[in-house]
Amino acid sequence: MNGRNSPRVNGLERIPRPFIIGVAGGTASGKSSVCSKIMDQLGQAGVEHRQRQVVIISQDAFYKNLTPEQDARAKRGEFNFDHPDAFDFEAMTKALKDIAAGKTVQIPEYDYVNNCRRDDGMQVHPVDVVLFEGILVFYFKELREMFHMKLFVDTDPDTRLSRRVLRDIQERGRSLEKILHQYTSLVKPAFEEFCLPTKKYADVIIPRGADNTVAIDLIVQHIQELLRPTKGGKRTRHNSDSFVGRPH
Ligand SMILES: Nc1ncnc2c1ncn2[C@@H]1O[C@H](COP(=O)(O)OP(=O)(O)O)[C@@H](O)[C@H]1O
Ligand SMILES: O=c1ccn([C@@H]2O[C@H](COP(=O)(O)O)[C@@H](O)[C@H]2O)c(=O)[nH]1
Repeated sequence: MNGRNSPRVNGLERIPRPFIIGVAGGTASGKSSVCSKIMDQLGQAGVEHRQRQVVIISQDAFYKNLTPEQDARAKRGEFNFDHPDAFDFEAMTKALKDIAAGKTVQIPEYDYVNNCRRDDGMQVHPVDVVLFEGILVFYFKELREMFHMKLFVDTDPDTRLSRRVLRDIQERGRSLEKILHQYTSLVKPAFEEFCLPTKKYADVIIPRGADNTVAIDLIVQHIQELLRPTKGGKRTRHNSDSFVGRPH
């Protein structure tokens, strides 16, 4: 656990709100699926969107806009979306800083079919827990240091490739040929150069992603324990307590 941003009160760490969790891992490792499971298990399934106390933000919302020449390359599967330079680091850091400061923030939505940000997006209101997921969320030092917990989803590369092929054909409008060309020439080398080395920053490594229910249960228990309401500066330990949706 990274306690750098958590001053101690009465011998206990004061737990920051929002509690910001970084979730890294290779493409199609299951980052989004793990985040959804954590969100569900924190009691947020079925809660109306605007009332939720847990939010999932994707790093992909912060891809830079492409020039016409880059866009043409992207359509041929020849633009490197897996290189750190593809992301708008300043916008990403500012958004997370504003969220950490309790501001309401507009997060763009990314359109994978057209390789660009969409006009619509989501408003993130003050919440208890932020799950910030993406292939390179641990790569940028300033961003990495804003996370109170860091998870790395570690799924076998063959499994990831087969899931990516299916997903990109079904959801992202790609052809098998272009997916494989992009994967072998850009995605895989960038994973090895930029993403995999960031695994060392993780507090918890989750083998097999969303299939690893034991790891997810333990992480959820830990978050619930950390975020239980305080009494007189001391955290209470009632098993039935749940933190989400409570005024604080
Ligand atoms: N445990 C799993 N078993 C089967 N399919 C999965 C599993 N986890 C994820 N997937 C599928 O693989 C694809 C990528 O998963 P996702 O969670 O979006 O990964 P990431 O966010 O890391 O790209 C999605 O189509 C998802 O439905
Ligand atoms: O326009 C785009 C933007 C991104 N990609 C690929 O997406 C993955 C990151 O998303 P995951 O959900 O983590 O898989 C990255 O590997 C990019 O190559 C894209 O192909 N086109």
